[in-house]
Amino acid sequence: MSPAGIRLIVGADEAGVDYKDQILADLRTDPRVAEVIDIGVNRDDAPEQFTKPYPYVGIAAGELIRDGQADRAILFCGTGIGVAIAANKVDGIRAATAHDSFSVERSVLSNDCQVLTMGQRVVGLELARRLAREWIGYTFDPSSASAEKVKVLTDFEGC
Ligand SMILES: O=C[C@H](O)[C@H](O)COP(=O)(O)O
Repeated sequence: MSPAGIRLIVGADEAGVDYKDQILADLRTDPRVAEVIDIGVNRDDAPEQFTKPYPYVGIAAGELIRDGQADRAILFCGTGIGVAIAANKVDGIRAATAHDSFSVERSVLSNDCQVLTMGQRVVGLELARRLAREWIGYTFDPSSASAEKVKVLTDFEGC
């Protein structure tokens, strides 16, 4: 994370765009956030862009984090599952779908996830907004007992 604050990505497919736009607005006024990159989709996109399948969104977010352009991402699709699967295809990326407070906490403190995903068709908007706020407040402790478990993943991937 940048010392000046967290650098975040938000993204969604067509099924998650409304939640993505609300979270984007929330993050832009959050003092813990240094920068937010909106990777789309957006309602004013051309139709072929707006209906882009969810794997493109998840992979793009994962690649930006892998390449150091951002610290973490919050992604949406209908269920949150598709964008999580896609982001997890990028080496070094740990993405989790979570719709409850405990899982949101553990996704960082246990798993050092850089990507949180949620489903617009699954969770209410106000809960999604709360969970996003909570999630960016957690930081993984590399000296915790969870670190050696995460290391099994990074060793497997060689990154
Ligand atoms: O995981 C997939 C997402 O929920 C996506 O937004 C919807 O995909 P579908 O149209 O294949 O159900």
